[in-house]
Amino acid sequence: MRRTVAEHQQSVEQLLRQCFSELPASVQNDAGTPVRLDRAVGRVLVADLVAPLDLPPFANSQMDGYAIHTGIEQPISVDNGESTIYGIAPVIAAGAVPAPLAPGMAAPIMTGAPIPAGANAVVPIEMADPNRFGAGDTVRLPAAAAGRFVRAQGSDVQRGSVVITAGTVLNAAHMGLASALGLTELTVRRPLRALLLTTGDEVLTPGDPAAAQGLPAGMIYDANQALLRACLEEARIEVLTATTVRDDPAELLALLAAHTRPPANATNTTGATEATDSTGDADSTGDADAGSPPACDLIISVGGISAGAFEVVKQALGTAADAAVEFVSVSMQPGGPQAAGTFRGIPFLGFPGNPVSAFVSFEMFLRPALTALLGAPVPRQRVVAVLEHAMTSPLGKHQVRRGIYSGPEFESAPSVREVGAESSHLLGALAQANALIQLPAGATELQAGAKVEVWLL
Ligand SMILES: Nc1nc2c(c(=O)[nH]1)N[C@H]1C(S)=C(S)[C@@H](COP(=O)(O)OP(=O)(O)OC[C@H]3O[C@@H](n4cnc5c(N)ncnc54)[C@H](O)[C@@H]3O)O[C@H]1N2
Ligand code: MOO
Repeated sequence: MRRTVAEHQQSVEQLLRQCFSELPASVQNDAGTPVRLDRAVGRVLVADLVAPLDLPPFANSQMDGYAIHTGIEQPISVDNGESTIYGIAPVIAAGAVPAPLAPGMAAPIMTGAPIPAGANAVVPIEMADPNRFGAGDTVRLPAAAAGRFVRAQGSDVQRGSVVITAGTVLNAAHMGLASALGLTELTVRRPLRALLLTTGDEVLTPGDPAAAQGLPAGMIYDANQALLRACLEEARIEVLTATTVRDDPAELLALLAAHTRPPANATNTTGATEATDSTGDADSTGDADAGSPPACDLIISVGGISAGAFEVVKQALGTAADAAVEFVSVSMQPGGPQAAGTFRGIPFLGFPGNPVSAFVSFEMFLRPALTALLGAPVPRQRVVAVLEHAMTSPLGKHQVRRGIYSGPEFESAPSVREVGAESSHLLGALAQANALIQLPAGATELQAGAKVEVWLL
């Protein structure tokens, strides 16, 4: 079966939508699990977060200076309407509970310290005469508008307001905000759990004793397991197991069976809560059904799906009773051969084995589907850039070329240039790229200066 990129994107999203909604404790309807703030970055907030207090919680000073009350007659002296001499009240440090400010007095106040009752403005120390603390019994200060350098209670966040909306992918600023609001935990969706299978008799994991004397003839070191694990983990998918399978369909089926459960038992396979480990950390290690193989929500295989004599994924899943997997050809390069379907009701995606093809498959199909369904990971930024050189692309294929993007500088437009070439084994070039250049199926000849869509990595 032949598909366009858009058709396969829709098909993958639909597959995941259906499988996830059929899970007993649906990934999409997950009520969420509280996790400590230091574990929450990159996770998805389940429900709107309502501020339990105002920020700032009390009016405080924005500057080191003097707290005064403007606008009332000052008893000591107003010499020319532009400055006033005040008596000096006790110093107010951050963390103090200040006494009310008496009329005619100025209180030395530090940044963040509470504004005393009776004060309504702060004059920075640099504007005072003398311009250092502790230098006299009185101080001359210029006129200040009411409210100047006062951070009013609730001026940042108001108690009862929604500060982070449900579905937000949590970032560092959210952690700071939650902590400032006095929270120790946030309730987030449980992560998806994936089984990652890379394939090939020729593939050796670095460190394998078989390579103790150097890489044996005909063998290569694994790239895909490390690459896809990083893609998945960056998308906050927990990789339950990652393993390389020989080109042996029976071995692959046994592995899949060992990591999944027959559909009849599926009611126990999901909805695990995040257990608290021995360090007291809420983490995603729990499983509802101890003693059973851990439930996975997603199976990703890499390699073994094209036209060779030893296509282990195709041979194993093309006919297996527990599998319903389609092998399709997408009009895209790299990433043309694709597999999608289910194994024991669990969504199964088979990516092609060339490393760049596997990476592009993740970026084009799995990552956008996860974002659409779960709100995370954050989508790739898509921008228009000017090509720095001419490019050609085969008719009828959507090409995803690797590029180096240069953002707009001063008057110049954002631009992109290709790194490497179109072949999908060019991992070195992928490692230099910071962008994917999207050349649609109809774009065969592009001149330097042409505008192209670029996804920033
Ligand atoms: N006659 C045809 N041959 C091929 C076609 C085709 O349509 N007709 N498609 C080509 C395209 S496009 C791709 S992409 C690959 C996809 O093949 P598979 O998914 O079956 O992948 P493999 O054959 O297993 O491997 C392809 C390539 O990648 C290397 N590889 C595999 N695993 C790893 C790994 N873990 N780390 C590093 N490199 C890996 C493998 O050694 C092969 O060189 O098929 C084309 N052929
Ligand atoms: O389409 Mo394959 O995925 O080029 O290299």
